[in-house]
Amino acid sequence: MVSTKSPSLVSVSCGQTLLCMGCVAFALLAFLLVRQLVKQRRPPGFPPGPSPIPVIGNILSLATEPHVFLKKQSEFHGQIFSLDLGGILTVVLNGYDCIRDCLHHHSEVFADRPSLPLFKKMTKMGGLLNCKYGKGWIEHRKLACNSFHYFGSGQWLFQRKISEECLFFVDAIDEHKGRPFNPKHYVTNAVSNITNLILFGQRFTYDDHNFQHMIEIFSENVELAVSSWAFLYNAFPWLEYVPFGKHQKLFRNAAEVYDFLLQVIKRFSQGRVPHVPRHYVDAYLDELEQNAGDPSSSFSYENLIYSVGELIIAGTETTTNTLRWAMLYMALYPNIQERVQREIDMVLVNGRAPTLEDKQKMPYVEAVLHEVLRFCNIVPLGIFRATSQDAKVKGYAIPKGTMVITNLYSVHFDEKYWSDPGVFSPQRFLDSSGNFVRREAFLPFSLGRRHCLGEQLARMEMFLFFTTLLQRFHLQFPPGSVPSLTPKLGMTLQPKPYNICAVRRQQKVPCSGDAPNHN
Ligand code: HEM
Repeated sequence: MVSTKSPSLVSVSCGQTLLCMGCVAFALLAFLLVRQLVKQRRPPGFPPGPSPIPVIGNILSLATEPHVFLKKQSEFHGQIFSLDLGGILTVVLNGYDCIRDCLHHHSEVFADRPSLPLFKKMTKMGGLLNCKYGKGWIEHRKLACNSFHYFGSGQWLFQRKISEECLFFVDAIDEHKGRPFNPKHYVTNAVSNITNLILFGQRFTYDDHNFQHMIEIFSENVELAVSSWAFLYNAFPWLEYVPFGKHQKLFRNAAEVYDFLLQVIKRFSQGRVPHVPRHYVDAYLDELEQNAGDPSSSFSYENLIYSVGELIIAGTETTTNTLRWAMLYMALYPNIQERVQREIDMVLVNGRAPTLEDKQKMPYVEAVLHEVLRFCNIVPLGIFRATSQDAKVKGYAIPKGTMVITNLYSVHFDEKYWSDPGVFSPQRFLDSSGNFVRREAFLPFSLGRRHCLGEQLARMEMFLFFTTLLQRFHLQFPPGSVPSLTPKLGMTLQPKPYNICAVRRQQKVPCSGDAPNHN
């Protein structure tokens, strides 16, 4: 077919089409830009804060040591100030007085979680830890608390089970015969097994590669969830359609984790007898069945998977990192380690295994663990909160649904409450007679309605694992190596991987025959 139009006419109409398309694209871009700039405007009465860059706001300021940056900003803008995370207006709370006032006195106001696109995509704002404040959260929190009591700390057998895990743990470490090794793998496994006992009634052996892989990619997500990529995704959720980038890794990891958890839940619910729960999963399935006819019930298979995943990771990342920091600081300060061991040897006569009753008699061990929690700031920015209603706090107007960051690091380094906060000194938790003293500005588990659900369990684990370890071993770095003290950043602060030597002490300690075979 021959075109009836002359070539010059064809090129004119082509040019017009291109011009039109260009105008539409330009108008669309201009519209998106104006909409973004409007979203970035602070509403009247909102707390002040650092000036944002157009479009991306203050996102890039959070790329390195965000807790330190935010504390510094509070010196200019006050204890409550605001940030713009690419159109997501955020309030940052700093210092003990301010955080206590907001989370304790306005507990309900600050009890929500932000509806961030990332959380919506990962858990649909269900489960427990990321759940919106309301009926679903109340139902899931109550069930988890009851299960932690019935299958955990409220059961007399439970302490024995933790002690058994302690022996698996020290026996596995003993296999290195004082040679350098990275303790991360053993600590992670041992700690997560305590949560596993409550959730599934079973532990996983230290050579269960599938379980280890699941924990590894889950921890990777904990790190990625506060990366600049994650903030960019929250600000511009259409990035989902960009096929590369760390947000895609997050989604892939999450899908793999949920798949694994589904298989584990199926396996451990086999042989279940309704109303005779053996563990959290059984208790959840009971609730699910009892509420089957109630359309307002939040219990579902999906929420079961989310809540199991959240409990595993919330319990594992935090307690593991605390113990890894504690081991590192014991090797770094041999004089503190020696004093810990003197106290252990004095209380645990003839090398008997520690029990929770011994805690009262070991003020120095308690002081060391508290100082590790303060100094190392395991969850430096808490877990992001949101306002559940319009609020008026310290003269500022904060609308419902505003994202809130609680800078827990600024509590533990608050000069009003701590002298030389940058110095590691367990002594600050002791009085002049050597008795343990509680300190007010100490919030590693946060405060208010959403405070950590596993605090009691974490305290049990930390005490028993730490004393069992230091009772049996002297910790030291391999000759000529001192690991970095700069933390690896993420939702939690963890030490960079390091090697340590655990040299058996000349002490009479329980032998491995006291525990069933491990692995
Ligand atoms: C040293 C150990 C631990 C530390 C430092 C820690 C710290 C925290 C912090 C700071 C929060 C945020 C609370 C908030 O929103 O303000 C939290 C929440 C939470 N923690 Fe822990 N945690 C630890 C151990 C555990 C353990 C062992 C478990 C359970 C096995 C656990 C389960 C949870 C859950 C489920 C939440 C969310 C609570 C909710 O949203 O209602 N944590 N934790």
